[in-house]
Amino acid sequence: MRQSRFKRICVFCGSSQGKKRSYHDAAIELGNELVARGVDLVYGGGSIGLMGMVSQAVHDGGRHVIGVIPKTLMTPEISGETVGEVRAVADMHQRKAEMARHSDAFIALPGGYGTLEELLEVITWAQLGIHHKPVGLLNVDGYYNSLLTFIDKAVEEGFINTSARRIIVLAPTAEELMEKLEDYVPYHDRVASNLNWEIEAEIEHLGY
Ligand SMILES: CC(C)=CCNc1ncnc2c1ncn2[C@@H]1O[C@H](COP(=O)(O)O)[C@@H](O)[C@H]1O
Repeated sequence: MRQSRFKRICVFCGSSQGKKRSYHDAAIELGNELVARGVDLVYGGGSIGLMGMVSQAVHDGGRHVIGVIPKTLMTPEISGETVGEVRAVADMHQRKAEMARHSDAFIALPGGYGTLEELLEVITWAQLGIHHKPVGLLNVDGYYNSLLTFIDKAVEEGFINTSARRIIVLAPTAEELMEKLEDYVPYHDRVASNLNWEIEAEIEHLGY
């Protein structure tokens, strides 16, 4: 196993565990893969759902965990106990900016609206050239197949360009995904590469 080029990876995943054991197992496998490669974790905090699984696995493996959590969700009844370092933020926007600021790459496990929203934001910002960090999709048991079908339709219908489709790094297992992320080179056409002053302002505002 080679040492990763990434120091910290941000994981978006469900605040629920989902119904299949394979989702639970994938979260733990991803945590163990990060540990094996010497990578620390950034996530949304708390101990609920797959978020708790991946953070516990990384923490148990002796790597550093940063949980970024909005003050409103900080009560244990809502999010449980966060392992590792807790960074309290004002709101969900600041949470995403803080998670992105501390990460060298992003991985989405199965999840719901929150995971989808976070995943699509980092894809959109990569498309705009605001960051050049790899975005990985851990497609456990084909969980994201219908989303990928929709995205391919958007490409066919002319709403996503083929170059931007390549932003998503896809694999069915944590090991394969990490291998692909290590080799990823951002080569999509950046829509806004010539609008630096606007992008700089966005980067400043969102802290990417
Ligand atoms: C009041 C209540 C039950 C709040 C639970 N809601 C949440 N708890 C923890 N993380 C969340 C929540 N909503 C959005 N997130 C963010 O979105 C993902 C989880 O949302 P979801 O379960 O996929 O949609 C995580 O990556 C986390 O950063």
